[in-house]
Amino acid sequence: MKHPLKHPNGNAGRAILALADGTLFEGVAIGAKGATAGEVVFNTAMSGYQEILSDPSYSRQIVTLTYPHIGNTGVNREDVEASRIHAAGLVVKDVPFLASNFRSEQDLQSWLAEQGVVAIAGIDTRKLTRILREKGAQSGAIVAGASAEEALRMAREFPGLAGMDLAQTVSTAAPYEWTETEWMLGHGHGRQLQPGCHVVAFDFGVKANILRMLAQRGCRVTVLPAKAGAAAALALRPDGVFLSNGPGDPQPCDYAIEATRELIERGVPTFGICLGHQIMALASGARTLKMKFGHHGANHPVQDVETGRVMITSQNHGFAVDPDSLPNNCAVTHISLFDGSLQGFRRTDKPAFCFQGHPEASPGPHDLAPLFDRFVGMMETARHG
Ligand SMILES: NC(=O)CC[C@H](N)C(=O)O
Repeated sequence: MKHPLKHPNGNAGRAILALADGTLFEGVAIGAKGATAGEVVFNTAMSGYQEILSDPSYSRQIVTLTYPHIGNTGVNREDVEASRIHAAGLVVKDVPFLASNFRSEQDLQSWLAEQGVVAIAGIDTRKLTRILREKGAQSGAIVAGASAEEALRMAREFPGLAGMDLAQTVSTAAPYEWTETEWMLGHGHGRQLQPGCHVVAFDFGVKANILRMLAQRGCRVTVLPAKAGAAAALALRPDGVFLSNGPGDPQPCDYAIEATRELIERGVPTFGICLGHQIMALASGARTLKMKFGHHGANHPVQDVETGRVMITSQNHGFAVDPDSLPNNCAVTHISLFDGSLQGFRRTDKPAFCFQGHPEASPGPHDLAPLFDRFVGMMETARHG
């Protein structure tokens, strides 16, 4: 197999991607030397590679980007969802010889190498994606500088994400206040924000843009560790509680399910996104299941079943809530128009609702951003009666 791709930083070498089913791909290393294993998934977004790689929800997942040219606009300090790369590895067709953008501070390859992330380029990502679509997301490994046998062994040893509680592994160690509000006051919407609601956000692997969008709506946001519990949240006298996105299987996160159940029962306005949506479902008595290859992209149509409106959304999940398991006090609000899977529900007996996709999506689409306004409205109603 020939690889015309030459890495501009000169650390290119042979790399192998192995899938647990025995499929091997040979390409070139574009990140760190070494080896990595995880669940191999594909994301169809055409932009946002920095946001995807740094999204904590991708912990223990090797991400294949189906858009063929990745890295064109380089990397900057602002477009990240967390302070480091969380994806376990990256698979792309092609990286450019030159990253070019006025905001670019370094190229993708050196960022990957600096963060110790193993990545491979120069493989047929269309073929790989077809395998993942047909057989489902599966365990895999990338090795840079080792043998195919080693890659295959690692791929087969990775146990898969079912049953894995990863939220607590990526959560903040200590509570903190989100402080971009001031930045927003100076440079954001150009309007003075009223002193807003106090949101306590459980960090199961939270993306920066979620906290930013709450702050943009005037909220003061206190972020709590995943295992902080309901009492710690209540002690902060929140106007509302936010349940974040995050990696892994929601089912083993009993600490989060327990806290959510108590907060919702007490009538605290609650909003969940992605893993937070799944946790709200489990706390309400529903079930979650593992999807075949999940939803990972930025153009997924979702219907608001209450208004009939169709919206384009960003998605990143491999588990889903079983709609048949929703109890009577949960009303379906959104469904996926790709496969009819559940995308959102609200509690009919409490001020609580959640969404499976990503209303905070950065770089977009932004069709679902009004869900944040709904949350703020819910908190204001609870405050003023
Ligand atoms: N983005 C997320 O929060 C993902 C939720 C969960 N880890 C899933 O894969 O379904």
